[in-house]
Amino acid sequence: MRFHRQTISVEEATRRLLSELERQGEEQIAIYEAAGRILARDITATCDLPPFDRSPLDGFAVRAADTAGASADRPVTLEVVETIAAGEVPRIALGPGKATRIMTGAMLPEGADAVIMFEQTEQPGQLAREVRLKRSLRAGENLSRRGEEVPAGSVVAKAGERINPGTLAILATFGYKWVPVVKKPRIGLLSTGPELLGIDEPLVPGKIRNSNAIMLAAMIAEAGGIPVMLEGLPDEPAAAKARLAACLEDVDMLVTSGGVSVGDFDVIASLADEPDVALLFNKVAMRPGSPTTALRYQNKLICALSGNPGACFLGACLFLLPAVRTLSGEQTGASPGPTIWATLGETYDKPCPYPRYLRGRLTEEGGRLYVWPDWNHKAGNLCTMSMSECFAIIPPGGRGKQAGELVEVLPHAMPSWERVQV
Ligand SMILES: Nc1nc2c(c(=O)[nH]1)N[C@H]1C(S)=C(S)[C@@H](COP(=O)(O)OP(=O)(O)OC[C@H]3O[C@@H](n4cnc5c(N)ncnc54)[C@H](O)[C@@H]3O)O[C@H]1N2
Ligand code: MOO
Ligand SMILES: [Mg+2]
Repeated sequence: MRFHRQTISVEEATRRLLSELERQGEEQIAIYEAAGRILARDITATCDLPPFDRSPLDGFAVRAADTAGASADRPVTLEVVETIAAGEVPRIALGPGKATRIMTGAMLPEGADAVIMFEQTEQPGQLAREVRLKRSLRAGENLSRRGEEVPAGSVVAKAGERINPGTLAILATFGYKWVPVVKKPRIGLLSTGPELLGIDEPLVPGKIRNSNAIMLAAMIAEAGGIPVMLEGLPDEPAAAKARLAACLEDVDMLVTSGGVSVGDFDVIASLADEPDVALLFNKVAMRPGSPTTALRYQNKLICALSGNPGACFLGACLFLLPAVRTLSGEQTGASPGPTIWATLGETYDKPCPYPRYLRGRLTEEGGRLYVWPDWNHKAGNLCTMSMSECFAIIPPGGRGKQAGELVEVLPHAMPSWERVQV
């Protein structure tokens, strides 16, 4: 299994991986903690919105019929019967020839069917028993009718939506102090390789500091999971397997980095031959990261990413994040994100038997979107990762792509995706 691997497409690998996963259960949390969480149920409007007929302006509530023929030259005079601030309930129903001084958001008095703004009356600043209107109104003009935005009972946010500031406003409007959300999945993180040092350890010959773990932890947290840092995977296969089994007990899914290729000490790769471990895949048609692997063990998923930082990052974008979002119940979870098309800024002519995902940046010029791949395309290259906002996907085959050709692009960083959508 280690050397003879069956290559499958990114799409097939994603399908195999996600079909292993189910949404987590739900919990109730206070609205103050809910930003960024995933709704576990549809949210319905608990009242009409607006909940009462109200004025959208500071002005006078009137009966439109009384205003017929009013103009600046021939204003119509109405008697002002009361003043209503937002939050008050009007006491007096409007009869013919009457008006109510009313503020924005205040409840309309019975009988009123139009509102005129202060500026369209004479002496708008003056509190008086009478008001002179400088124009006529149609029935229904300048009113917010009860339920016109949302009738009670309608679905205002759907299960699977990520709660954003707008969702919080909806939840608050309808009185949801407690919000049903999907429990965050706990994602265990294990790095493999005796060459790895902790961040604060001094460098010694042959060793490097572990950069994948903290990168993956941040990606997991951003996708809505709880990263659980685990340590100590031995490189002896039986001991490694026992350690994995222990780690799996405490998490909903495990992510590893490194050890998936064909090296003598690539300990994750050796698991594929174990009778009680199910191999989902161990070779994906993509560069970098073709040895990316997924296994099911102890009824849990192990998403085994390549150790090379660039390959690890791509594998996380393509497989880990959709997996975390699927566990979190996020509606859009199953895909790494929508792709767009952009013009390649510079030629990339290195042939590759698999689609090649080049990290890059996007620019816009004259209404056209350009993608600029990184200057160094080695899989292990990590220093341009922080500046990358997308992957340009170079299709497999002979000649790569020339500058000026259209290529498919997978944005992976939110800011750029928001930017290119406008
Ligand atoms: N004979 C072959 N050798 C390799 C092949 C192949 O097909 N035949 N594939 C190459 C490709 S492509 C990749 S990608 C790597 C995959 O390697 P592994 O996933 O097994 O990862 P490691 O061997 O553990 O490490 C690779 C590289 O990355 C560094 N690394 C590992 N973990 C971390 C970490 N947490 N933080 C930072 N850097 C890390 C590690 O030191 C190595 O330099 O295999 C090729 N070989
Ligand atoms: O798959 Mo590897 O990351 O190309 O070097
Ligand atoms: Mg290796």
